[in-house]
Amino acid sequence: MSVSFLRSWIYGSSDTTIDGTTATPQSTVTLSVTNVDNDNNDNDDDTPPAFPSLNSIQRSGPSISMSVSRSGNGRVNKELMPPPSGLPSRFNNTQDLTVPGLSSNKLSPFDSHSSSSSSSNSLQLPPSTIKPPTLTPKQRQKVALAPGHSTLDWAALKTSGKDLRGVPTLLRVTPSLLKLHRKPDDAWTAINGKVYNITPYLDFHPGGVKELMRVAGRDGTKLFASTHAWVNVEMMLDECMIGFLVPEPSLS
Ligand code: HEM
Repeated sequence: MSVSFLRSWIYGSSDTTIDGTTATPQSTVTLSVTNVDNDNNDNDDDTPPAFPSLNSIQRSGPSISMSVSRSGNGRVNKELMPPPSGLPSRFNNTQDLTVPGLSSNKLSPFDSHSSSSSSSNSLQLPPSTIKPPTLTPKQRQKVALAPGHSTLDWAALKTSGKDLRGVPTLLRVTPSLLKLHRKPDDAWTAINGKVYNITPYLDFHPGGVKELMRVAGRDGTKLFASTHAWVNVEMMLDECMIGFLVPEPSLS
């Protein structure tokens, strides 16, 4: 589908369809609402939440920093590279690493490090799985998705054939129309020009209902992108898409 076709479809400047024939008038619906406060700035708080959440278990893990030095020719300078953070204890004895024919028992300058770093063995289970979390679930207030609301459950619901849009056909949605849909049981948002019914997804959102509701009834592109631009919203919400965001019709 060409970009010019999409543009003409959204803005209604042409009646030509993708195959060059005349468009069917019923194929799209433009809805706009009068007597609605057009000031869309109230509640438009685009301050991104902490990510990971302030209480996320990811924050309680150890921080790891690594530096690799390179010589002028761009090659990695192995002499200055940090040693691996640890080797299994059976390798700590350098005798085990003796290679017949080598004059020294040590294979490299790194071997001397390996015995002293057994406590931070890189092949050990990560601390998060061997130590209980330091914060209780209540303190962390991590968003707990209800059973049956995992990402996989969402994928299953999307492919179940259930109607997640709530509209019979794709709509051209003006900001004033969008603004009418900002309650949890009837929530729409626009991201990157596409309008989605987010009500079915609310309970599946890993960041929680409250955060997702911040974009209900308005263009959420900015907040979404500043929170987690890597999330593929087009894929996550494809079955919830209800149309395109269009400007208010001009009064002249
Ligand atoms: C509108 C469509 C949205 C979709 C499809 C969506 C989807 C997702 C997904 C898939 C994750 C997990 C990401 C990961 O683990 O890397 C996530 C996490 C998160 N989302 Fe969203 N999100 C949306 C909107 C928002 C908005 C508007 C906010 C905030 C205002 C938000 C706040 C968060 C937060 C805080 C997390 C992290 C939760 C944690 O640390 O465990 N999301 N979202």
